[in-house]
Amino acid sequence: MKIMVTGGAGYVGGTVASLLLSQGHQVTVVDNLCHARRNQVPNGVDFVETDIADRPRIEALFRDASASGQPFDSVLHFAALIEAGESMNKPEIYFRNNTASTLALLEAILAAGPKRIVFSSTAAVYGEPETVPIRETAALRPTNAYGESKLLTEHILSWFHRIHGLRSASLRYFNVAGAPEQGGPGSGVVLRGEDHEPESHLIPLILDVALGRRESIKIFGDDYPTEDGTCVRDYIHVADLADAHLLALKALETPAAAQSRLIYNLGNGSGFTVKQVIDAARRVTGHPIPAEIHPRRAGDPAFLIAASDKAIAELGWKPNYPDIDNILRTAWLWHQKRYNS
Ligand SMILES: NC(=O)c1ccc[n+]([C@@H]2O[C@H](COP(=O)([O-])OP(=O)(O)OC[C@H]3O[C@@H](n4cnc5c(N)ncnc54)[C@H](O)[C@@H]3O)[C@@H](O)[C@H]2O)c1
Ligand SMILES: O=c1ccn([C@@H]2O[C@H](COP(=O)(O)OP(=O)(O)O[C@H]3O[C@H](CO)[C@@H](O)[C@H](O)[C@H]3O)[C@@H](O)[C@H]2O)c(=O)[nH]1
Repeated sequence: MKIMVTGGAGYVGGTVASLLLSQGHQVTVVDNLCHARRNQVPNGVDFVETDIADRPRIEALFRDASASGQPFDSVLHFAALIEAGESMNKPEIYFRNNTASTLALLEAILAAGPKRIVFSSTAAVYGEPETVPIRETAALRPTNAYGESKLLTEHILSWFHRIHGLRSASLRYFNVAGAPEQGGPGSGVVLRGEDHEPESHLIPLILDVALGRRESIKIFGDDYPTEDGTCVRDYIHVADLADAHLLALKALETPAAAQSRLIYNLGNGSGFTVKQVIDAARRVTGHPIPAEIHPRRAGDPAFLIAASDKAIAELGWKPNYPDIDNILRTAWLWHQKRYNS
């Protein structure tokens, strides 16, 4: 297949683009490099440096591909701003970049592109859940502007499916972590890991402390109604997430995808507090990792834990990294390779 990957210079998009290439697909990465570096674009893809909101440019890519007899089969849409905390200080850039710019991309798709899209949605669309694990049918009440910007996009996709027949799969990822291993789980040779520009995510920041790049990790709030007072998240390995994208692409070809939009949670179904993640990193790295308690970060729900039974049953998805220590092991291997070589 010929696939457009927006945000393919980023952590998750880059991992999925590499997997697609390894399976013989043709990949065009569209990224404006607002949160990535040029050297993070996977080798072997066609790279177009542009904003997804540049509708004429994106439409031209679709039209040129069709004219050359090799039209795009689908779009995997990862490009977004991704920090829940930042979105509570600057909501406008989240609605602009994640919602309005995605609308421009979708308009280009309707005008000239393939009628199939896999959308990177998020657990943040749920907000604070009434019960965990969270099913896809749970109430959608985001507690941060980032989650709302993604939920609005899901609503647009629903209307475009209903009115224009645009097939879409919304994959609601929980907290993505780890580095893919070349040769499969346990091989120990890691490819690109979690590396955001700038870094704000818990696991790479903890590993920075273990490497001596930071003095301590800040814990944002220890007064949540959880077992140790810190926020609970469900961590999913990026390689397992990448597998789910290939399965979603297949599912978009089935009659079910013509009937209704596909929506799947992707997580491991186990929650870990921030303190438990730090403890796991201490076990994996052998470093004491000093931690300091700071005030809560605005917009953080206390609990996010996925029920992913639907993806397992309907897509045939099978996560290979259910264990947090194993996820951290791959993250740690990559983090050392990234900064020590
Ligand atoms: N990392 C997670 O834990 C997580 C969890 C849930 C959902 N997601 C979603 O997954 C997707 C990928 O996340 P990631 O962790 O790889 O983030 P990332 O920041 O590494 O990658 C995002 C990429 O999109 C690009 N980009 C942003 N806006 C753009 C625009 N307007 N035009 C073109 N390119 C643009 C950035 O330059 C970057 O390369 C995002 O949509 C995010 O919301 C991530
Ligand atoms: O220095 C830090 C960084 C984070 N945290 C906490 O650690 C948890 C995880 O935070 P982080 O790694 O920033 O991820 P989330 O804010 O949970 O968001 C991630 O996971 C969401 C899905 O659950 C996605 O939608 C987002 O894109 C992705 O950034 C949260 O409770 C944070 O408050 C800290 O205590 N200290």
